[in-house]
Amino acid sequence: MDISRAGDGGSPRGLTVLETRNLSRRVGPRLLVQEINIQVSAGEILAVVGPSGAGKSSFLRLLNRLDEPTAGTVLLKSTDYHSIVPRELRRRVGMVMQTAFLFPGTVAANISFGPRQRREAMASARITALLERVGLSGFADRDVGHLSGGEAQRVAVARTLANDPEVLLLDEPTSALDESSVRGVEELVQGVVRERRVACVIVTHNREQAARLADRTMVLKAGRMVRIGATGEVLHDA
Ligand SMILES: Nc1ncnc2c1ncn2[C@@H]1O[C@H](COP(=O)(O)OP(=O)(O)OP(=O)(O)O)[C@@H](O)[C@H]1O
Repeated sequence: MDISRAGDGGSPRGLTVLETRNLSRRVGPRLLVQEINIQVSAGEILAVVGPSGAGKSSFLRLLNRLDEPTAGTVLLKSTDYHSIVPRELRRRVGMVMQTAFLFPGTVAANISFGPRQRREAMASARITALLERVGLSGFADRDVGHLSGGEAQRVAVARTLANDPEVLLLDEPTSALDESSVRGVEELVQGVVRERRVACVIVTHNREQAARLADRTMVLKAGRMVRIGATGEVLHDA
């Protein structure tokens, strides 16, 4: 890695929420993710870009232990995530995938899924407020089977927010949406990251999306970080 161009893996905006230390994953002889060191701070959006097969999704899946690192680790507010029980880790590190993975049933049942699993009641006023925040007022009793792709992604975001996460991971969250829904979901993501001061990491193959959303951008190639810095500079030079 060219250190001068790889630039500042640290976060310029204050409180570090998420930090990776030599984060790596090997599967057999293949190094999918190699010694990644980054920090993401509260209220910051970091985009992860790079060619197909570069390891972007593999990297993201390490951040909430959907996959296990084979070397290195992740710190969540300075605590090694291996010492946090997985259910608590998944509550604190929320993830939204390319297509919303919703359970059959109502929108409200999906949104209250996390709290229910922890045997916490979720007041209907809170569900109403979350739905309002994601632009789905009045959707509580709708069957998720009848939602559009954009509406389903909004429910997925609301379900994650119901857990009060400190980190939001997004894996190509708009790539399955039609053009008319993309901007709305982007604005929603940007709004909640700023309001709630969560640290956000978004994998995207779309440079324009990185430019619209991300404070900093990291470029991955063959599992390695080859560049990180302010989005404008990184995309300009790439
Ligand atoms: N469990 C696995 N075992 C072996 N190889 C894997 C595994 N998961 C992913 N890979 C390989 O690792 C590489 C990185 O995959 P990954 O999906 O992380 O890339 P990506 O940058 O997200 O790609 P894309 O933009 O196409 O989604 C690919 O070559 C993929 O085939």
